[in-house]
Amino acid sequence: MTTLAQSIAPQEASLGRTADQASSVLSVRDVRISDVANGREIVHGVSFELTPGKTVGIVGESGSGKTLTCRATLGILPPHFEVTGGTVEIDGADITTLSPPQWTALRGITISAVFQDPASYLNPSIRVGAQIAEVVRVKKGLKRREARQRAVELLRAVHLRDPDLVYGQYTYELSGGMLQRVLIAAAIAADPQILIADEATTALDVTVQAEILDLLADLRERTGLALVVVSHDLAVVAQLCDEVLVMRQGDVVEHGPTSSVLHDPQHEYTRLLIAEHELYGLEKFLARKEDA
Ligand SMILES: Nc1ncnc2c1ncn2[C@@H]1O[C@H](COP(=O)(O)OP(=O)(O)OP(=O)(O)O)[C@@H](O)[C@H]1O
Repeated sequence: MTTLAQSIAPQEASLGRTADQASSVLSVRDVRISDVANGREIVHGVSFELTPGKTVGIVGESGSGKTLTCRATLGILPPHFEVTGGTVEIDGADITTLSPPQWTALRGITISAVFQDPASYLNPSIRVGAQIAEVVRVKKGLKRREARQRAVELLRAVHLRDPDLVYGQYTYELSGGMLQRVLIAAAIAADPQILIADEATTALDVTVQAEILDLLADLRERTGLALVVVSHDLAVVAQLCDEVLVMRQGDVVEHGPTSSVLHDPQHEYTRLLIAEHELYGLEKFLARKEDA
């Protein structure tokens, strides 16, 4: 079976991108985000660097600014919200200098995202495969027939059984896990360098969640895809991330390699998060890491 990763690999190679290349594809430096309607700063300085094949996790309580940080890097902040400090560079370009057409060109091709609730990002009246084919057609300039073929390959690559059948189905015919795979297929359809997964597996049951996380890890390893993973679930971060930022009320209270942050948390809030997560299997993961 050809995987998406295998089918992407030659194109990656032609771009000269490899998993161990060290230059940043996403550089977030002291980013501050404010609600300009009331002048309130909500995110008080977030910094991280993302290189090909690397995964940065962002954890923290609800409302701590994780999603706003992601949306700032995608140039899709809600109305009234603005980046009021710091810089975001995508593939070397400062995003404040990008015109709307430049943003359109960048989205999907360089940076892409998957959020929770996949159904709300797919059109219920268009077959899911056709929606992916459309992304391929517009972003990669493929002809209709080639775009269809590529969409089927993508559906196969995200481990959907019988991709030809799924291609012709509508959202209501698919389960949550299948829809999330379809959305991931659409998000990676134009071979982005960066994928932001914001609570992408939160709504899924544990088994499906594990499969989706494996899929992301597989893509990363094979293609050098760089990932930002937002999750309230430390076990997800432990499984996938090289580095983790812990956010609380708009501040990054701790940032470091995942194993140090989880084994030797320096901030009281991180210790609290870990204590809460022990119930959900994090202890098992930490024990496995120590055995290795
Ligand atoms: N569209 C919006 N309109 C008004 N306020 C918003 C909007 N989006 C976010 N906020 C506010 O900004 C703050 C940070 O929100 P954000 O969504 O980034 O948090 P989060 O850490 O992702 O939380 P969650 O885990 O619940 O998604 C919150 O106080 C939230 O109320």
